[in-house]
Amino acid sequence: MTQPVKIAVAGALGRMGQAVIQTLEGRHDVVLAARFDRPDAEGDLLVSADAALAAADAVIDFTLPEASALLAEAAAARAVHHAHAPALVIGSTGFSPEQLARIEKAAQKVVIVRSGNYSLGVNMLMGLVRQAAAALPASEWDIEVFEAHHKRKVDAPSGTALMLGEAAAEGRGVGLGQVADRARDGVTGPRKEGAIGFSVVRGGGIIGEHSVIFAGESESLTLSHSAIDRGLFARGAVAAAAWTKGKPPGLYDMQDVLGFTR
Ligand SMILES: NC(=O)C1=CN([C@@H]2O[C@H](COP(=O)(O)OP(=O)(O)OC[C@H]3O[C@@H](n4cnc5c(N)ncnc54)[C@H](OP(=O)(O)O)[C@@H]3O)[C@@H](O)[C@H]2O)C=CC1
Ligand SMILES: O=C(O)C1=N[C@H](C(=O)O)C[C@H](O)C1
Repeated sequence: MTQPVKIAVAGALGRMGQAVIQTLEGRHDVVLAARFDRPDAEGDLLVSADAALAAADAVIDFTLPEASALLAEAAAARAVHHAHAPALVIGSTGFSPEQLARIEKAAQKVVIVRSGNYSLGVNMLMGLVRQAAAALPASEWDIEVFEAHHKRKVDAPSGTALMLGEAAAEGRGVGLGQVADRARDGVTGPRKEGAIGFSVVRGGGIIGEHSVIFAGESESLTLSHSAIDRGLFARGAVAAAAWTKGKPPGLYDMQDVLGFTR
């Protein structure tokens, strides 16, 4: 019989950590091996990050950008100094370019899957957005990315909105950094041709709403995704953790896990 994949959960006291733990209940292919949170956190059954890294085949991490970057470095150090280092499935969002570079470096030593959204629907949507952006000329079609989330979310735009913006920019053959318009207030002047705009709503318990609007003069096309419960992301992350088994070190994303071609 195949052994179940042993999973440690980082940020185990958080909304997503709890959703991942719930997803693991009653499964035979994957098993909860350890849970940890901030070093000073108090909670039943919590262990240290080191103990969790030692106990798991894969760590599912929905925490904060700096915590995820440090965890990736700790896993890479384990790969160098110990025979065993687990894979990481990173779901945190709001990374700085410097933090992303540290994760990329750690992925030379360990398997890391990182995605701003582990749902099937959003990963499908990325391909549709790329295709629409490639087909609709920037001189006639303006692209706007909209997202709405619950009032406790701390980063904006969401990781998903940025992924969708990147897919749109890729479709147009440009870098998102060159065309992103992330803040509008006051007398902004007319819209710049080719810009990809972002708008953000925060309120209540909204799980996650994303739309990419292609606005022409006489018609507009909107591609949207709604998350109905956050267990959705947890199930995707657990699928990603199971997928890591036997993979060589490297940086992967949910498109790789789903076998989508780009
Ligand atoms: N990729 C995806 O599909 C999804 C991504 N997310 C992202 O996941 C992240 C977490 O979201 P959510 O669960 O709602 O947030 P929460 O704040 O509910 O949970 C995060 C947890 O991580 C803990 N934490 C903070 N620092 C550390 C550390 N150094 N080591 C271990 N644990 C730590 C927090 O503790 P404390 O509260 O004390 O700070 C908290 O318990 C966000 O970045 C969010 O955007 C969310 C949903 C889906
Ligand atoms: O913080 C959240 O809740 C979510 N964060 C992710 C993001 O930033 O895109 C994914 C999802 O939309 C929920």
